[in-house]
Formats: sequence, C-alpha cells, structure tokens
Amino acid sequence: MTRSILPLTGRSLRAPKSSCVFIYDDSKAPPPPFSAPQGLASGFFSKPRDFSLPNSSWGPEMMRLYEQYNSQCGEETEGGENREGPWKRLPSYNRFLKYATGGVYLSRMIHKKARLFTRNNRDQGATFEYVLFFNSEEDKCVGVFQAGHLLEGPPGHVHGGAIATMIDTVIGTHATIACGPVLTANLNINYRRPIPLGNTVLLESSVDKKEGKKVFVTCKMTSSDGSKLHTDSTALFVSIKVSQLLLGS
Ligand SMILES: CCCCCCCCCCCC(=O)SCCNC(=O)CCNC(=O)[C@H](O)C(C)(C)COP(=O)(O)OP(=O)(O)OC[C@H]1O[C@@H](n2cnc3c(N)ncnc32)[C@H](O)[C@@H]1OP(=O)(O)O
Repeated sequence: MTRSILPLTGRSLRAPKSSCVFIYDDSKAPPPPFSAPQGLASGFFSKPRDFSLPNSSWGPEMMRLYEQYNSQCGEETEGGENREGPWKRLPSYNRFLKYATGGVYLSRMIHKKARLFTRNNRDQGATFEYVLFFNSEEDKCVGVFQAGHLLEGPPGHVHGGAIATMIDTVIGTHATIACGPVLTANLNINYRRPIPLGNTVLLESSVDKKEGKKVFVTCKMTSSDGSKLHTDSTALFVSIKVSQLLLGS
C-alpha cells in the first residue's frame, strides 16, 4: 500500500502506464481546491514534468541501472490492474510544493521563483541527472546519478559539493520516508575515489537507527557496476514541523 510522505498530500500525480506507481497516495486526498474551467487548464497550468524519467541525455549505464530497478517496480498494467513489485520509482519535480494540494497557492506566496536546484537545468545532461527508487520491504533507497559536465570540480571530475548534494538528496529522501519531514543536521563524507564527469554512479542508503527526533542514515556511492567505492557517508537528520519552514522560524 502506498502512503503519503509529505504533510501536503500529493494531488493527482499519475505515473505513465509504463512506469512505476508513485509513493504519494492521493486516493484519500481532498479534491484540489480549485479546478480550472475545461479547455483553459492546458493553457494556464502546465503539467508537472517528472524529472526522474529517462531523457535523451541518459547514457547506457544510466539506462541500464534505471531499467534494472524499474523492471522490479510495481506498476499499473494496461488493464488498470496493479502489478506488485518490491521497488517504487520516486517521481521528482522542480518544485514539489506547486503540485501538492493547496500548494499552488503556497508556491506563489513563498518565493514563487524558487526551484529545486538539482532540477533547475535547461540543458539536459549538463548537471544532475538522477532517479531514486525505494524498496519498502528491505527499507532501502537507491539513487542512480549521471554527472554532467557543468559539475566540474577537479579537472575532468565531479565537484565534491555536487557529490555531497546527491548524497544528501538520496539519504534526505530516505529519512523523509522513514520519519516524515526532516532537515540534515550533520553529514560526514569520506571521498575515496574521484568520479569522472559523465560517469554514472549508484548510491545506496540504509537507515541505521531512529532515536526520538533523530534518524541516522548511511550511504555508499559506487561505480555503476559496484566495483569501485567513490564515497561512504553517515548523516543525522532531525524531524521538524513543516510549519517551522513555512513560517520561517
Ligand atoms: C520525497 C520528497 C522528499 C524530499 C526530500 C528532500 C531531499 C533533499 C534533502 C535536502 C536536505 C537539506 O538540504 S536540509 C538543509 C540543510 N540543513 C539545515 O539547514 C538544517 C539547519 N539546522 C536546523 O534547522 C536545526 O539545527 C535542526 C532542525 C537540525 C535541529 O534543531 P532542533 O529541531 O531545535 O533540534 P535540537 O533540539 O537542537 O536537536 C535535536 C537532537 O539532535 C541533536 N543534534 C542537532 N543537531 C546536531 C548536529 N549537528 N550534530 C549532532 N547532533 C545534533 C541534538 O543534540 C538533539 O539530540 P538529543 O538531545 O535529542 O539526543
């Protein structure tokens, strides 16, 4: 059974038939507070783009890993039935707030030009290309990340801050699934081996323990075939109330 992981319940965000079901459960959600008159909707409201779906910049290794996990995802069949699968692909938008119930108003009020910086990319393949999958039975989250040429740090290789960003994204999502809204309180990264630009890497995270408001997560980042360790990391996330963020406290 799917469940909502954010306090703002996801509005009707449907996966294409060929892809996995979303983790956001909108079945119990109230209807959107406003419906545009028919015929006007497409002119005024753009459909959210799900950035976790493949695009033409994805190389063979990115596609291979995507297919590997996606083929193990539950999905809605052509006949409208749900096929079970241990993994779920997590959709990704450049502003989730905008696509949650009531969020379209909040997103206008709170920094309306704000965008998730890992998805603020007009040139496909130039920066962060990634997709996350979650396995609730094993409580595992994986990220498949292809590093674009604009993420350069050391010549020809990925910047350490960009690497940290991807780690934070995977483990932050995992901690959110485990505990609801959280913020990163502490992130420790051992950088073991540089990542050449253009390479695809695999991130795997596990929740080690929960202690009151605290959740401890670990993550390792390897080459796409798992043979080389690029980073290992540990992090502490602390639960927050979303109102803290929205009210700016
Ligand atoms: C699907 C879409 C999903 C969405 C998925 C999104 C993915 C992206 C994820 C991105 C995540 C981010 O970038 S988050 C942005 C970067 N992070 C931040 O800006 C956080 C800034 N820091 C804060 O706001 C605050 O310090 C908090 C919230 C972290 C903690 O404040 P608090 O809530 O008042 O909690 P506090 O009482 O101080 O501490 C609670 C407990 O945690 C411990 N603690 C607190 N901080 C630390 C620390 N740095 N190191 C060790 N321990 C600490 C305390 O000792 C205490 O332990 P005890 O006494 O209870 O034992």
